[in-house]
Order: sequence, then structure tokens, then C-alpha cells
Amino acid sequence: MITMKDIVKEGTDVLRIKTKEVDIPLLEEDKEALLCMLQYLKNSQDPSIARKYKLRPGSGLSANQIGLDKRMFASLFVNERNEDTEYMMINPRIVSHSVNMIYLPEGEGCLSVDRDVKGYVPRYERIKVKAYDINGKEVEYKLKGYGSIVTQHEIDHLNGIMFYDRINKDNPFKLPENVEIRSLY
Ligand SMILES: CC(C)(C)[C@H](NC(=O)Nc1cc(F)cc(F)c1)C(=O)N(CC(=O)NO)CC1CCCC1
Ligand SMILES: [Zn+2]
Repeated sequence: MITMKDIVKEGTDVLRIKTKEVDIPLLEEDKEALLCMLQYLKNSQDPSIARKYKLRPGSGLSANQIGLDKRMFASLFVNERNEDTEYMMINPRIVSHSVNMIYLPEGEGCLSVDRDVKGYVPRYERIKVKAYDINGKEVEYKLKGYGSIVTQHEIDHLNGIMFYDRINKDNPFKLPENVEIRSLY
């Protein structure tokens, strides 16, 4: 069972590498790891389990956040149609995206970052992602709103990018001028 001690913190090299593509079909051990990552998110969103094991409620977790140099992540959130949605994406790549951008008005955080970093993180409002699922089948997902934000946050991790790399250095609350950007809420 993954708990907070298994989640590596910023400053650890594995969070700054471009993670390796996972061999398809997945080895049993890779399937296990990915299922454990999704189980962490489920446990962390269950108040009694989260309290019992002192888990930080999370909506996304990338393999390198648990020390694995593998291009895969899990996510769990309520989508725009108010449905509980879970993804386990292997070798994901954004194949197209909207011009419009969005951001979380409260800014972003990270399970690997134990400090508040203020500022807006501009993300594409809509993205189309190609990936493999846990059974090695090629899949394509369209994500928008919060789902789009989480997916971009996790794919950034797989490329060694932290959310604060995307905050404007001079003025953290400055938004890009050249595009239409709105707060998610
Ligand atoms: C960093 C932290 C504040 C813990 C953030 N919390 C979060 O997303 N909580 C949450 C969201 C829900 F939709 C439902 C719910 F039950 C709990 C999070 O998990 N992440 C994931 C992360 O660090 N992945 O590497 C950071 C978010 C910032 C933008 C998207 C994900
Ligand atoms: Zn993160």
C-alpha cells in the first residue's frame, strides 16, 4: 500500500528526469505499480482511510513520484459531467490542444511539494491525449477543465517539469496576454 513515505519530495533527482517509455504489453510488476498508484488516490479520497494512514488527498500521481523511472500515471477526479473518473495512462502524449487556456484560481500544489507556492499555472483548456491502457491497448482521451489540468500536471511530472516551473517569475499572478485564458471556477 502506498503511503506518504513512498512519495518522493522535490529535490529528488527522479522528479527532474524525462521518464522512460514503458514496454507494451506491461510486465506484471508495472501493472501492479500502476494499480497501487490508483489505489493511493482512492484511499486518499476516502476520509476514514486518509485519516487512518495520514494520506494527503490527491487527484493524480505519476510513477516518478514513487521513484519509478516509468512513463505512466494514475488520476482520479470528478469530471465536468459530475462522474467519478479514473485514468491509468501509459506512455501518454498530448496530440492536440485548445488555444484557450485555463488556470486554478487558488493556484496548484503537488504531493511532492510540502510548501505553498503562490501563482497561476496556465494550462490548455482542452487536450487530446493518446496513450496505452493497462491492457496494452492504444487509447485516445479528450479532457477539459479540471481533468485537463490534472493530466497536464502529471504529464509534466513524466517530463521532469514541476508546476512552479510554469508560474511567471516576475509576477506570479500575471496571465499570458496572447491567449484567451479564464479561471476554471
Ligand atoms: C497537491 C494536492 C493539493 C495534494 C493536490 N490535491 C488534490 O488534487 N486534491 C483533490 C482533488 C480532487 F479533485 C479531489 C480530491 F478528493 C482531492 C494533488 O493531489 N495534486 C496531484 C499531484 O500533486 N500530482 O502530482 C496536485 C493538483 C494540482 C493540479 C492538478 C493536480
Ligand atoms: Zn504533482
